[in-house]
Amino acid sequence: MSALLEMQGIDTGHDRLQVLWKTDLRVDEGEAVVLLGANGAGKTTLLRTLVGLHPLWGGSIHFAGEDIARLPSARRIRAGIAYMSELGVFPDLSIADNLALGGYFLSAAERRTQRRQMFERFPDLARRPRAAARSLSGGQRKMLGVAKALMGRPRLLVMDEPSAGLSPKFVNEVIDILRHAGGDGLAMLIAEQNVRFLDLADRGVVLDGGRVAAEGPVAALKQDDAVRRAYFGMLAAEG
Ligand SMILES: Nc1ncnc2c1ncn2[C@@H]1O[C@H](COP(=O)(O)OP(=O)(O)OP(=O)(O)O)[C@@H](O)[C@H]1O
Repeated sequence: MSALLEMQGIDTGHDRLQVLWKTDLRVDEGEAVVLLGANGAGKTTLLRTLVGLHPLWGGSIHFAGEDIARLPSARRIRAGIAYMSELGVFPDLSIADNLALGGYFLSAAERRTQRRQMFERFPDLARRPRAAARSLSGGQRKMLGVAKALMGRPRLLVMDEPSAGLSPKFVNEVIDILRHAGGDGLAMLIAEQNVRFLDLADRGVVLDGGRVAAEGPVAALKQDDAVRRAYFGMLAAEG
């Protein structure tokens, strides 16, 4: 398989505090990778560095063979990387306007086509397109976030903690949404603390203190003692 995204030797941090230390991350075409890590491990910093919202101190970032490390965020989005932050949507804007923002760089005709497709794919969003996003349930709001991110037909969907703020019922709903968001060769990179998201993944990467502590196919990761101690105890406790 060929690499869609290759981040190599990433160094960065906040002010003088170094957060990521020579971190490598690869996502292949159509592959779903879950980035696991405790609070403060550096997941958000890594994702924001990837999409150009955080400065890169050292290392390289290639997407679809192109060096994107110096490109502004807008160019990275156009190149095919969609980013869904923890917030995901603008709560005060309508469902339709949130979708329009996700496809702001498309022509008006393309935007209409894409919006129609999103409404077909996520019928819950089509019922009241003029309603404010805040009127949606937690799960539906994440659904809107995913639809907004998919508006621009990305090749890689990058998500920061899609489970944030959701009750377990909605977490299952979001996992279901993401399971169906794949296909058409879409690759996903999902930062999470909730190991349930590994069910979606082809591969997991564990970040600890800004360094990759373990990585591999999900089945193999589940056998890794340190990973089991750190994460799967939590799963058992959750039931
Ligand atoms: N704006 C900031 N200014 C200074 N330090 C920051 C800032 N944002 C994050 N940090 C620090 O950088 C480190 C990594 O944070 P980061 O948010 O990337 O981790 P994370 O794995 O995404 O954790 P979380 O799940 O809590 O968001 C932490 O030590 C954090 O305190």
